[in-house]
Amino acid sequence: MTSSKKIAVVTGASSGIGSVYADRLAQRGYDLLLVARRGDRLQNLAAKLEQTYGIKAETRVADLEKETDLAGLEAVLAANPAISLLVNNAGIARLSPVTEAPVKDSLSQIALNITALTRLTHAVLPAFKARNEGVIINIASVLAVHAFPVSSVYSGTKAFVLNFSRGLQQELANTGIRVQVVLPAATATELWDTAGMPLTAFPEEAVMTTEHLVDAALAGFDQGELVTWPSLADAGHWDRYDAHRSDLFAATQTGKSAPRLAIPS
Ligand SMILES: NC(=O)C1=CN([C@@H]2O[C@H](COP(=O)(O)OP(=O)(O)OC[C@H]3O[C@@H](n4cnc5c(N)ncnc54)[C@H](OP(=O)(O)O)[C@@H]3O)[C@@H](O)[C@H]2O)C=CC1
Ligand SMILES: CC(=O)[C@H](N)C(=O)O
Repeated sequence: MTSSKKIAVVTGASSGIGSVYADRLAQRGYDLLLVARRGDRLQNLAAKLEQTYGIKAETRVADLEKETDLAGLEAVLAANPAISLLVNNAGIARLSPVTEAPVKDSLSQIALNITALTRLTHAVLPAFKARNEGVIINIASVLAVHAFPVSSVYSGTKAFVLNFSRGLQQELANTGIRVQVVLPAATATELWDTAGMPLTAFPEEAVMTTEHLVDAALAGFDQGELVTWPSLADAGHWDRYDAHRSDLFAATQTGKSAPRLAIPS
């Protein structure tokens, strides 16, 4: 893709949250590289966004669980200096007790939610560092900090996204590269068609629309938030949680057994 403008890459742009990110980033003037498996959907969206916003949108069909497709996309991201923003959005949920789920479901979630996100981040970072500029938006989930009996693996993958992003933010703190992690609660998307539990399991008032979700996440980005909880009214919840987490970590640095665990002599 040749472009005089900045290019935003959105993985999982063929539906749900990713398709709204594509729309909003096009509205902000970015050219786009849209990635997913369903090429027809990507092409329809690209054509619509080109017409609506006068930007250039290319598509790339890729199954990010597959080595050849992932390696191909890594090469594209590493080679194109116009790429300045990556939304690591593609993800799946397979909500089921581990004892009842085939191991391939666990591995699929790990491959897409963790491995692909990590590799694509590695792919863009050298050029971002060389230019001292770039944006990475990682889509985690409120389940990054909460596990249900059916979400062991999914919650684990999203906890990875949160901690990976938090570490990167510290690593890149003195650079021009920004990493935002977004933690959506239940959002009305096709994810629920294959998640193993229906969206109707949530009370209607607990479910966000994709438009509200992405607009709130981008408002958080514009306000300089590094960790954005789009549905959380009181941001102080996160500040208190994070301060407590930090205190907990510091309190573990004692070098000796906790008195309650000490073996009586
Ligand atoms: N919906 C919700 O309640 C919440 C969602 N999230 C997260 O939001 C992100 C987006 O999900 P959401 O919009 O809800 O779900 P959707 O199912 O609507 O979108 C998922 C996107 O990922 C793509 N995708 C799935 N598998 C692959 C694959 N193997 N290779 C490449 N692309 C793939 C899909 O496209 P295609 O099938 O064409 O490949 C689709 O574009 C995910 O990371 C999810 O975990 C977080 C919290 C809540
Ligand atoms: C699937 C999700 O990540 C969602 N945040 C949920 O609340 O279940």
